[in-house]
Amino acid sequence: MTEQALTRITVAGSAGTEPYDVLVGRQLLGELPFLLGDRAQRVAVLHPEALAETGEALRADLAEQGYEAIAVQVPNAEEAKTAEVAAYCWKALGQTGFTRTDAIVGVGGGATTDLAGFVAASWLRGVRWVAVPTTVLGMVDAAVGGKTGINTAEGKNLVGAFHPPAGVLCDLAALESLGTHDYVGGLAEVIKAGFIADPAILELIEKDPAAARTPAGPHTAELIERAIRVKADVVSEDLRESGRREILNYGHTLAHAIEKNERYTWRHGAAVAVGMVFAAELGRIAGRLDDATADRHRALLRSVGLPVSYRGDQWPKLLDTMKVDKKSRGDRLRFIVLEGLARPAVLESPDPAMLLAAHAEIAA
Ligand SMILES: NC(=O)c1ccc[n+]([C@@H]2O[C@H](COP(=O)([O-])OP(=O)(O)OC[C@H]3O[C@@H](n4cnc5c(N)ncnc54)[C@H](O)[C@@H]3O)[C@@H](O)[C@H]2O)c1
Ligand SMILES: O=C(O)C(=O)C[C@@H](O)[C@H](O)[C@H](O)COP(=O)(O)O
Ligand SMILES: [Zn+2]
Repeated sequence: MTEQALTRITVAGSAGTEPYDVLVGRQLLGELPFLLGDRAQRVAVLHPEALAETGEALRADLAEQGYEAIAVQVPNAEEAKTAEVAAYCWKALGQTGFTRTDAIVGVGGGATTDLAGFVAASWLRGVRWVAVPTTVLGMVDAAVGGKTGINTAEGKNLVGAFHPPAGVLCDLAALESLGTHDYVGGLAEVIKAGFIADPAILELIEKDPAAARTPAGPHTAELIERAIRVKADVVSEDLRESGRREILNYGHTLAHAIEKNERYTWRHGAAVAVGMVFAAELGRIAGRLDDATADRHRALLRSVGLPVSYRGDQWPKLLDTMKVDKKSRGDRLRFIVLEGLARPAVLESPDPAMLLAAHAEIAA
């Protein structure tokens, strides 16, 4: 029998939190009891509707191992990131008698792990949790780094907590059931990691964009691992986003406004793709970024099938929403831009005319 390759990427403890590992490979669920800790008696498996079978199989497996295990099904995608769904989960924990030594497992895409982490952060002011991401985006970004949260009517991720998981299990086999649209959406965050920190990612995708669109591509594991390393490196240094972590928000100021404007019918990754083109244009217009690197954004994102434009008649609404972005300080809008490949920087209070000009470049 050939041994399955297993990659272990450690996220260092920061701001008083424990270090933890992100495992990338196949058939990793054997690691779960170790990650749940030796004091957990009850385990809640939070999963989306789309993964009802996976959630139930995981629950049954944990029950066989002696845990009092419950499966808590939540809506698919962004519909799960609401106060109502969080309250539904708290009720399930309360009715099962969850104590501070019990644990939560979030299995699903980024929306599910954001919710599961938030429920873990808020229940009894914080219980242990393990992330089992099942989308590219979840593996390379959402499940790593301890940003957990839900949306409110006013915007994306406005309520949440920094609450790192005890471990992250990325089983590459899970990606085989993911639709192309969702698979490709995750590539936006992979490409983001390439532009802000690891240009080798961009070269791997440029070599064969069609192959990058499927889990069977020759570089799938390498792309995922490289993007995880970028994220792990940044959050190891700055868990609470008091500085360097802001670079992970590249493209997100506009992206979150588009998601809200579309009532979350756009996937996060698609919005981030448009947001990165906007940020690249803003960098170019501000005299910070060279033409070739700015143009490379559009070419690369387009080559894998991600959107690079958005309807042009929504600018006033988008601008209004961007004002509540977490990087804003008072009335000052702040954007992450590039000053070259892998050279992210903050652009403070850009002139409204610059914003409008960058918007014109993405307006459909
Ligand atoms: N916390 C963070 O640091 C962070 C980072 C990036 C993104 N996010 C958040 O992640 C979310 C986006 O995550 P996403 O792109 O994974 O989307 P998602 O969680 O909305 O999942 C997309 C769809 O795929 C389904 N699905 C998940 N895994 C599947 C599988 N293996 N097979 C078939 N269907 C599957 C889901 O149920 C959902 O319907 C956004 O809410 C975004 O804000 C958070
Ligand atoms: O981990 C981070 O920090 C990021 O900014 C990663 C982003 O990809 C992610 O979408 C995150 O949820 C955005 O956070 P927010 O603080 O802007 O809501
Ligand atoms: Zn993101």
